[in-house]
Amino acid sequence: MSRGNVIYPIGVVYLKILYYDCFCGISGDMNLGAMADIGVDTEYIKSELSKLSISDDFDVVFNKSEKKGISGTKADVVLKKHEHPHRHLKDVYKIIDDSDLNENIKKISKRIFENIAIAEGKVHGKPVEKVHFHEVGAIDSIVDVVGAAICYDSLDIDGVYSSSVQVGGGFVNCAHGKIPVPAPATVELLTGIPIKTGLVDGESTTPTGAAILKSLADGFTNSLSMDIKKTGYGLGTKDFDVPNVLRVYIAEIEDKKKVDEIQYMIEANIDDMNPEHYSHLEEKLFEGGALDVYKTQILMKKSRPAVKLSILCSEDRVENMEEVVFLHSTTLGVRKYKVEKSMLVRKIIKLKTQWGDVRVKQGFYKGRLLKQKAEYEDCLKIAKDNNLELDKIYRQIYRQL
Ligand SMILES: O=C([S-])c1cc(C(=O)S)c[n+]([C@@H]2O[C@H](COP(=O)(O)O)[C@@H](O)[C@H]2O)c1
Ligand code: NI
Repeated sequence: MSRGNVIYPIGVVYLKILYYDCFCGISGDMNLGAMADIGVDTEYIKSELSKLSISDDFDVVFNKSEKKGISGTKADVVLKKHEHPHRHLKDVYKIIDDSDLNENIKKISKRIFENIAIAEGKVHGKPVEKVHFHEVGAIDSIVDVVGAAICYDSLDIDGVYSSSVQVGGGFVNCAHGKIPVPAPATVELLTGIPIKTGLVDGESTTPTGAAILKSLADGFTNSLSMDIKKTGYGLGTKDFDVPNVLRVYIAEIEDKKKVDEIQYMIEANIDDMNPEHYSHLEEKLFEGGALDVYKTQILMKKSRPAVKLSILCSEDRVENMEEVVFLHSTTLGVRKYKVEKSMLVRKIIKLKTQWGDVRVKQGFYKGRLLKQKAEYEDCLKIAKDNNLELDKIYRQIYRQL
């Protein structure tokens, strides 16, 4: 197969990704600028942001400019009134929840703010609900965070990856006074993420930028084999010796997901549990990472009717699954064994229908599309919202595929 000048081997599935090259760090406004620069429509970003109840208090402006000869987009949140924000996480959640933004944008925005609150809570020794946002709960941060979610949602990508993150050095002045760089909240947010320090004397990565990466990135690597399709540069505010820009790519990578893998089957025969408790147990197992949970009716010794509980999970979840079973069921022991699984390479696409988007799961065998299945939950929602028979929705989708 050939696309442009590139020869693609038959039988390989490609994923569209967003890659963050944070050689000079990341902040909320650099991210917004980079997203606009890579092609997210700025009018769309503004119209989505206008759905926030605080939208009368700010304007967002995007300007083409340059840093050290690299041209890119500078995003600025212009405040229309002075504010002294003293918001808690619930106040920020309310602003997000009260808007008409789509559920995915709300979910991502809240995930980013939750990560900021967890980090702030750790630094200031407070539970998440008691965290008092200062700068990071201000209008410009809300715009940066919700803006990041709006752009991510609109890009329609399969994953997000990032390079190691340059955090800078020295000290910075903020509501807490003079604090070291990286700021304590940034350090918490980037724990477990590869960082680099000291390229510049200043704060090249802010808590908001770090929270965006932590919440969106599926992985961090400086050596990714990718085929770049588009590049964008988001400009920072300060001037350093190096270009203070965030570089982003839309790229394609080979889907390296293992087709065949080893998983674990955990089983327990249970003859003494209140049947009402199974749904709670199942919920806990799925929350803990179970890939599948099912029950089989069995007859045990002394002719006791019983249930064989079967849980399929990856190796790293085995201990977790056992803990859930011991805490939430009556069993005194479990059996476990390795199982070999063969799976089709799967990809989820969004299909546009007359009623809205429907997710369709595709299965590939040796690169050939073998199966396509519309997501039941999406079809059910359309059927309910439009008072239509479920089967009609399925028929229409399969006509389009
Ligand atoms: O607002 C608060 S509580 C705050 C906490 C911290 C900690 O590290 S704790 C740091 N800061 C600094 O405020 C500015 C703004 O950050 P944004 O992410 O909103 O751009 C930045 O210099 C932070 O280091 C604020
Ligand atoms: Ni703080």
